[in-house]
Amino acid sequence: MDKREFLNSNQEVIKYFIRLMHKLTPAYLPTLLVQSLMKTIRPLLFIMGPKLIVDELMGLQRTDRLVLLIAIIALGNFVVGVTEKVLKSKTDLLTYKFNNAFERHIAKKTVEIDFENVEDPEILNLKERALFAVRNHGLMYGMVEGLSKIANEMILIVSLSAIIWTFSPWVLLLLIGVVMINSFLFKKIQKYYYRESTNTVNANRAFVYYINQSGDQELAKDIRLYNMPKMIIDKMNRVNLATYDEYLKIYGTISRLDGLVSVNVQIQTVIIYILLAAKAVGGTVTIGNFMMYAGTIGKYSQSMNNFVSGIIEVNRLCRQLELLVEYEKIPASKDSGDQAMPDGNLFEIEFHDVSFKYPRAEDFTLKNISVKIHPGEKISIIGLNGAGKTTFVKLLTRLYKPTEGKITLNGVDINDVDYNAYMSNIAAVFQDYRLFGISVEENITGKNTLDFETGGKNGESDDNGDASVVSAEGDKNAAAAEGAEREIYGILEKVGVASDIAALPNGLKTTLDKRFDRGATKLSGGQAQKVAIARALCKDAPIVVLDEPTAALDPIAEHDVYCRFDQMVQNKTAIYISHRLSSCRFCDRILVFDKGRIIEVGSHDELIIQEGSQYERMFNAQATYYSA
Ligand SMILES: Nc1ncnc2c1ncn2[C@@H]1O[C@H](COP(=O)(O)OP(=O)(O)OP(=O)(O)O)[C@@H](O)[C@H]1O
Repeated sequence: MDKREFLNSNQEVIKYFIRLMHKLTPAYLPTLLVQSLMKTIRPLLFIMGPKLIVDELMGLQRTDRLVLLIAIIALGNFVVGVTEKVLKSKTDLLTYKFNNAFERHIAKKTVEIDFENVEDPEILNLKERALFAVRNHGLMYGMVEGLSKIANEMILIVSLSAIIWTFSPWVLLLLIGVVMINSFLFKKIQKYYYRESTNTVNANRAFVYYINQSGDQELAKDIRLYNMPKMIIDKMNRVNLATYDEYLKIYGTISRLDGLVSVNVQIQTVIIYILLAAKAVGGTVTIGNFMMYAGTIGKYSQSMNNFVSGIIEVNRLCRQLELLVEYEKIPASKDSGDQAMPDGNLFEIEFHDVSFKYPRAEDFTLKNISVKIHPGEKISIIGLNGAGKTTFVKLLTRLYKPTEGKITLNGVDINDVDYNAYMSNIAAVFQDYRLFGISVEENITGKNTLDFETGGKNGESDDNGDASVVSAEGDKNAAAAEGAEREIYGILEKVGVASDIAALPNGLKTTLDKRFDRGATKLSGGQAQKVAIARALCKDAPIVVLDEPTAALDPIAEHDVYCRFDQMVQNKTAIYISHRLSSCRFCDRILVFDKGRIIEVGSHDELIIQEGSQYERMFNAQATYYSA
């Protein structure tokens, strides 16, 4: 990066930072500016005040003048002191608010980025490096401090330089010389800090991964059953050992450079004091001026070092914040496509010679898929493990884009359609679906109906998480809530889990994670799967995708779902992936996948009579167990 590019990128980063601060916590920046102004006033008060008093004591000794001076200094000190304290508690609170708002901002960004980026190691690395700096090095607060430090030290330096000039221009030059040597050392120190964050990023990511795995509820059983704790702790230990040497090297060098900076400052202070003492002894400097110069010179070198370290610090932080700016630029799914949804409630879906390769994969997972799904049709997709069935629906649900070819909805490329509009027209239950540790109702509707820890209260918070906007329209809301509950129970009835949910301690309001709520419950695998199907049906989208929806259901529950399938997806286009081939009987057409291609298409009756077809072989292989 050449110098101009570097400066431009610093400008971009600082602009981003200031805009973000203003957006997330508007009061933060003005409060910090006032605080930094206060920090400038106090040293000037302490340098000029004593000089004026001593001059008066050594000169005319006017009592009224002395009283006035002492009163001004005391009052000034009082006002600055009180204001500083008030501002400090205000900025502490604002820092807390800003940090929380920032975490929400990043969480929002993370859930909005294109799905295919979510598992991209480069993106994960970028995110990790950006967030590591923010969390472990107090990047945001460091930036705030760095910028306000630069501002207030600049004002101070100009005032102090004028005072030193009147003592000796040579002393001013000496001070500037030492500051330049120290800036060089500071720069080196910052480079080592940067090296620390980049060289240890992979190890830190692995460490955090193991911490999360050890506390993961989903893994808790396997960890215990397969004696994994020792292995996990050992892995964490190895990661620590790998980073320990690097930390040792980096921090050893940093402390040596820091020591050199202090030695320079001490040498400079000794030289200046000798000069000052010589002038005082020679009688060319009054006692009042001696005190003022001594104070000014001490403060000057401190301010200069602060100023330079502020600039270097902000530069360093800009390099790290740059990662965050880059992360923010990763495309968000919600921004893709700007066309309206095609008219109507039922759509014709068509795959036009679609081929697909997972990001960074070498081989195609889907090859030349061409198929038309008619409005309202019920399609069953079958095939061996790894044939590409789930990938097919991942493309339809816009988690990935086709590498070649396109998918259309009534002739319109689905990736040109407004993302949110498209997503509200498609509902899917994947094999690896998850329910959140929130209430059953919230899981199904995707709407916030319980406040944290208060339970049972309707409320929505604004984007900044500031206020809980609790609706005042009591009765009307209660009636609406009752209606919504009835509707949800209707859907739960369809999937055969209504009575189980009604029997929970708080019915629909029961939460599904005991970490936050002792009254929480854990649903069985089958109950959870039914709730996941209910979530998809509640969306009332015209296209429904069910990927292995009965895998966790007992035979009776599975039979129940089969019997109610028509009722569940009435007036919808449905795609049903299953290894239980009896499910193919209630679908209009079957697509048989093999090694990324569609090899057979037809109804059950058509395919079963094709002797030697994949479908016939699979169906009969499964049927033998039932007919024995
Ligand atoms: N995120 C991914 N990144 C890279 N490859 C993937 C990814 N997801 C799936 N694959 C690969 O794509 C191929 C097809 O997987 P897919 O899940 O679509 O198969 P499937 O037919 O649904 O299998 P199953 O019956 O086992 O569920 C597999 O070889 C799999 O390893």
